[in-house]
Amino acid sequence: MKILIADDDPLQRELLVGFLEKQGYQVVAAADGHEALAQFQRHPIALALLDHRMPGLTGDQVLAQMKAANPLLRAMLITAYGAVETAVQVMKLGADDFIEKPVDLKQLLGKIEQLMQRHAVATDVAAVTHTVTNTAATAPQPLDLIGDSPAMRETLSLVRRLADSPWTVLIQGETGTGKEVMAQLIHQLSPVASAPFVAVNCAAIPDNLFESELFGHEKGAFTSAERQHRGCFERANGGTLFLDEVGELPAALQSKLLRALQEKHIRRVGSERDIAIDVRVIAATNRDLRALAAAGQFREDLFFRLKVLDLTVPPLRERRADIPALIQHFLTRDARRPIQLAPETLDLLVRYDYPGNVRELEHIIQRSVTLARGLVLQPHDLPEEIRHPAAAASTGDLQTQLDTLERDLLLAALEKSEWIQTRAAEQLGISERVLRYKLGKYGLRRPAG
Ligand SMILES: Nc1ncnc2c1ncn2[C@@H]1O[C@H](COP(=O)(O)OP(=O)(O)OP(=O)(O)O)[C@@H](O)[C@H]1O
Repeated sequence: MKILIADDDPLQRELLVGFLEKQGYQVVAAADGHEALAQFQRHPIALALLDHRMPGLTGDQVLAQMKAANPLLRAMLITAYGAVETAVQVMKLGADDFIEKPVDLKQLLGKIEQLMQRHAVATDVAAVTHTVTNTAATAPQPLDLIGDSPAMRETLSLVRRLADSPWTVLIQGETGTGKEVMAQLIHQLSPVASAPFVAVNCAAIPDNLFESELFGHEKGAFTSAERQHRGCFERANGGTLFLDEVGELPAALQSKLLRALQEKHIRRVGSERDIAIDVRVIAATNRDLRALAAAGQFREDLFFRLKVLDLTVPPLRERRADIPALIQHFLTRDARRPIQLAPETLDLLVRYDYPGNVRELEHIIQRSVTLARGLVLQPHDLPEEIRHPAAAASTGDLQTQLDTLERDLLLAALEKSEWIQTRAAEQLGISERVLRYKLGKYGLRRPAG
């Protein structure tokens, strides 16, 4: 795969071509928009580096045509210094990034390496999806997955190997590490990529709707069942069902899920008829499911049935090398204006431990960008816990503090309701099942006597 450079300034063009060839890239050049399109048709292009202002067709016109022909193409615009509004506009058109003139070659190389790596992952996904869906009307969309650290490379290599088989996969990892993103990638790389991917968060379904949500119901099966409903299993038929937070499934449903997986059929609530299903199940949890099984809170046979194959997504603090690329990704994805980072800001962000992992980083960037006063993020634009991690650490990390608070609230509600669980659950506004689960989690028991 090659890099295309389109620039009408011969000096700059030659400089960029020479520089990138020296870095080992294969490069093709064009002197204007029309030639750029001709080169694009002639060569396999992974990344287009387009001057925004060219005679004839401008960079953004060329970009729009190329992206329409190949959505997997990565593109970067070269803009005039300070042309902030133009840059924002071209990013809306689908450019992944931009760089200002005069081009800083070191910065350019960093951006190119990142985009080429994203292109490699996206093409990997698309290569497989193409073979299965080459009759589909729409081109596959790239999955934005950042990660070039050794830990992520290992994870991605395992994902590629897992994807081919039909077995259930159990994805484990702390909250926000990207378990759902991995499940989507497994699906996209699998032979059933053109079939549906249905995701359901088991922690978010009210107790009384669980069975109907998973298996569906017939009209009139219960009071509010005004019409027939197809459950997640049926909707995912032929494809992949992603059961997030599987550790939260109530015991009765665990047995039904196990039966569905073993017998490969389900029955809608209120129906007498079995429906055959052919679904690959991927489950995820941020709990220690083995420990839950050992403690009798999760069916052991279901645990083993789910973890035929398993994948652990490493926490972000164990792959800090990915942090700069993730930041860049979130900045360019959400930017309404082109924001950059002061070196000290990046330094603080790379050092922080992220108990909430990639999701926390994503929120920190969104928040800081919204509140930032200038176009360069300074340390004072970052939240307190990142600027002064030692102060936050002295009272425990965010998760520990939240756990302590939750435990105290549970204890207070239980004492107030004289340890009658129904009453305590009602007072806390949670179901009894969730209350029992939390009592187990914090080892809370009614005091003897
Ligand atoms: N490698 C990655 N590249 C880009 N974005 C990522 C990556 N990993 C995670 N994200 C983003 O981080 C957020 C959290 O990811 P995701 O929902 O997959 O995590 P999770 O482990 O399933 O979380 P939870 O345990 O809370 O269910 C999402 O917005 C996702 O797009």
